Order: sequence, then structure tokens, then C-alpha cells
Amino acid sequence: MEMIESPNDSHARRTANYKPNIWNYDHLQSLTSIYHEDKYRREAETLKEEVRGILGAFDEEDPLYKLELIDEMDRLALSSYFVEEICESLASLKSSNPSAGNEDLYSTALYFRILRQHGHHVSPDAIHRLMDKEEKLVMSARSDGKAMLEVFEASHLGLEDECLIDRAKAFATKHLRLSNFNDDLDKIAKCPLHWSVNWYNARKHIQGKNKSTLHRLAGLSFNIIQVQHQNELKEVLRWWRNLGISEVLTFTRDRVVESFLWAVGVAYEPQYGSLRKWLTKAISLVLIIDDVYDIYGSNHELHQFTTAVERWDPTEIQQLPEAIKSCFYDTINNMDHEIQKEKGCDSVLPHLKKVWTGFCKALFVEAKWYHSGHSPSLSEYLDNGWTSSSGPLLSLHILIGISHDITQAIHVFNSSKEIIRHSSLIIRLCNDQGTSKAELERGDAHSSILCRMREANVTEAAARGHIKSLVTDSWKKINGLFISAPRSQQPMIRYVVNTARVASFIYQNGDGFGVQDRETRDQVLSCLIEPLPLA
Ligand SMILES: CC(C)=CCC/C(C)=C/COP(=O)(O)OP(=O)(O)O
Ligand SMILES: [Mg+2]
Repeated sequence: MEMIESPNDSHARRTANYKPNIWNYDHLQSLTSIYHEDKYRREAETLKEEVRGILGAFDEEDPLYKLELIDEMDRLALSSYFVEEICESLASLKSSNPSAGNEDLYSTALYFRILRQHGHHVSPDAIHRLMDKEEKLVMSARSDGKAMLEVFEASHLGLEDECLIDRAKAFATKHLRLSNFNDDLDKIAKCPLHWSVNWYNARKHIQGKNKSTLHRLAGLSFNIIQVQHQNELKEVLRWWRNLGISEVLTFTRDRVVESFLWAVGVAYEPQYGSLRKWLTKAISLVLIIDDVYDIYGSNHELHQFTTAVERWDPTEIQQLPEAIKSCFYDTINNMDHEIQKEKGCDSVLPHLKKVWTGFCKALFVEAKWYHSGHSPSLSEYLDNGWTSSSGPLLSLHILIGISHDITQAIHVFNSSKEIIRHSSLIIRLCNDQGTSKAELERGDAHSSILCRMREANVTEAAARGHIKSLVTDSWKKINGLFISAPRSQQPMIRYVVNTARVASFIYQNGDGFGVQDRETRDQVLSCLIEPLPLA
């Protein structure tokens, strides 16, 4: 850990040595795309009507076709155009229950996954029955790889009291290895569909396939929405530059493009532009404040800052740089004004204050542990770590951003505490999986991996295995909570859970935020910058 002397006080400041931002903001401001032209929109509208027709046909006679179509729409990031049609199709599929008596493992697993993904409770019994049957078949016969992959995907929709995930995982793994599907297995084991962000994967899924109506629509939709995202990115970049924070606060990260990518992963749909803008600003602040607590501030300064946030009074802060105070309070106050104006509601500041206070208090607990040399147990660490993940704070911004009615947003926020806690836990655990190596080297505050290593006296690899199992446990809880949530709230809750999906993606290969120039860079390019080549 490198130390730098602060000119104004005796506290030796630390630095994380983050690399400078890699994006050329002038270049990003100058991005243009032909897909802003009206003719593409008109073509997309015509194609949507055609697809609506396809979705309306093939009713009960061919449930498998319909399931595959809906699955394809999800993967192509098209389902948001056909919400009502998909909802009706799934309700009628459920009432006709094509799983009963079905002897095909692939379609049974697909039915189970699609219905559960869309919030319906369906039993896993049919999958178990067919797995039993399959196990009895002579093993020399090659297994059906397609069915095994689907069983594997479906298993991620399992609930807490079901042994589906563990059993199906073992079953599919064994059969896929036998069938030389190792590469596919490694890929989906890392990021199964249910844990993935549709928008991040849509491009790859569309590429090379734009022959059918569906794929042509997906390609056009991707490029048209990308133009809108680019315009929003330009706006948040202007805000960020005017804030001028990265020139003044050199200890922190300049990661506004990645923050925007995070917001796009949570909600890509055109109607959620304000959500993306507010969420990007919130994430940018989260990163600055996190660095203030983790590496920059002294214990005394952090105590002052935490109190000042709780009382919402910047004059309480005497020592930290002016820029921290002004960017923090100004950004949040301005956001409150924008929310009031756009949603026609009263100030949401009391709610924003509450989540920011909770976040800062949790960061302060971690800083105190660090400064006092205290080693928390894993459960002590996680009881605090889900809040320090910023998950509750992000969830509030998301719910405010997608709701027309703020009272409803606050109601869902308060009634979804458990699902928010588990999504936040996943963010914390994924962040620790991705960043603990650098943090261990820097001698930073604790991570869940370090806590587990200490507590169970195990190797880093064993601790990582345990943390992975905690991620799976939280997903099982989320699956159960989502299915039992009121149907009217499920669409909103889905966006909250998307935070866990984005975290899985961002941290799957290391610190996707601190380190910009690897997978995250590729994702920024493919999602935000380069249009998809269309024939
Ligand atoms: C970008 C978002 C919203 C990420 C959520 C987790 C988080 C607070 C990361 C801050 O970076 P870090 O890697 O320094 O995390 P920490 O210090 O909390 O381990
Ligand atoms: Mg940190």
C-alpha cells in the first residue's frame, strides 16, 4: 500500500492506485449512428406487428414452439415489447400444463424455467421423474446434450426447500461431461441464463442470425435503443465533467462510463432514461464515497462525514475537501428536484437521506474494523456488508425511477426488504469475489473471502467455494420471494434483482470497475458504442 502525505493534516493518506479513466470523453460526445433515422423506427414498428401475429398463432397445439419463442424473445431483449401477449400465453400454457405425462426432458425443463422466470409457481416433480428415468438408461448411449443444458439452466430456478439445483447440477454435469459438452458447461456454469443480463448478451445472440423477422427486429431494436443510450451517456458525461471531481479528488475512480453500463444492465428499455441517469449518478457517488471511507479518510473525518450525512448538514464536515461535500449534497438535492418535477410528487429527500445514511454508516463500520484491527466473523461482516454493497440504495433509485407513483415505489421498497437484502448480498459477495485479491494485496478492509479463510482456517480456494455456495443460497431465496410476491409488483422487483445480475457480470473475471480495460471495456464497446452490423 502506497501512502501519500496530506498537505493539511498529519493523517497519512492511502491510495488504491486506480488506473486513469481509459475513455476519451470528447470522442464519446461525438458518437453518431445512422439508427436515429425514422425509417428504422418505422421498419421496427412493422416487424413488431408481424411478431405479435406469430406470437398469437400456434396456440395450445404446439406448446414447445411457444416456449422456445418466448425464450428467444427474452434472450434477444425483445420481450418488453410483448409483455401482455407473453403474459397471456404463459397463463394459458400453465392451465393446459404440458408437463403432465410429457416424457421429453428438454421441453419439461424449458417449461419449468420459462414459467418460473416469469413469476409462476410450477413444480419440479416432472423434471425429477424424468431424471430418474434417464439415470436408468444404459449409460453407453449418448446423452441428449440439449436436454442436459436445459436441465442445468432450469436448475437455477430452484427454491430453498428443493433439492433441484444440487441434483440437476450433478446430473447435468455428469451427462454433459460424458457427451463432450465441457466448453458449454464451463460457460453456463459461470453465468447461467437466470443470473445473466439479457441486454449484455443480446448482441451476441443476435449476431449472425438476422435472417428471420424476429432476428431482424432484434437487430434493429438493439441499434435504435443504443442511439438513445448514447445520448443519455453524453448527458451524464456533461454532468460528470461539470462536477470536475476527478481532477480534484485524485484518490478516487473516474468510472462514469462503467456506472452507466451498470444502469443499462439494470434497465435497458427506452422508457427508463431518467432511471439510468439517476442510477448512474448514484453509482458514481457510491464509488467516490466508498473510496473516501476505504482509502482516503481518517477515522475522525469519517466519523464527521457519517454524522453530517445523518443530519444532512454539510457544515458538520470541517476537514474533508470541499469537493466531496459539494458533489455529494448537490447531486442528491438536484436529483430530488428532478424527481419531483418528473414524477409530480413531493420531495423524496427523506427517503434518499435514509438510504445514503445507511450506506455511509455501513462503510463507517468497515472503516472502524480496519482502523482498530478487528477481524469480523463472516456473519458479522455480511450483516453489515449487504448494506455497504449499496444494494438498498440502488434499489430505491431503481424503484423511484420505474414508478409513475412514488407512494407505490416506497411501498414496494418497504415490502421487498428480504429480496433487496438477498440481491444486495449477492452484490457484496460478487464484489468480494472480484476485488478481494487486489484488496488483500493493498491490505484493505476485510472481504467475505478473508473472513471465511480466518474463521474456518481454510485456503483461499476453499473460502471462494463457500462464498459461491452463499450466492446460490441467496438466489434460491430470491426465486421463492419473487414467485410469492404480488403479481403486480413482480415487474418492479425484477429490476431490483437485476442489480445482482449486473454484479455477477461485472465481477465475474475480477474487478470490472477498478480495472477498466478488460471484459468491461469490451462490453462498453459492444453495448454502448458500436452498432450491430445489419444486412
Ligand atoms: C459499482 C457498484 C454499485 C458496486 C457495488 C459494490 C461497491 C460498493 C463497490 C465499490 O467498489 P469496491 O470494489 O472498492 O468495493 P468495497 O470497497 O465495498 O469492497
Ligand atoms: Mg472500496
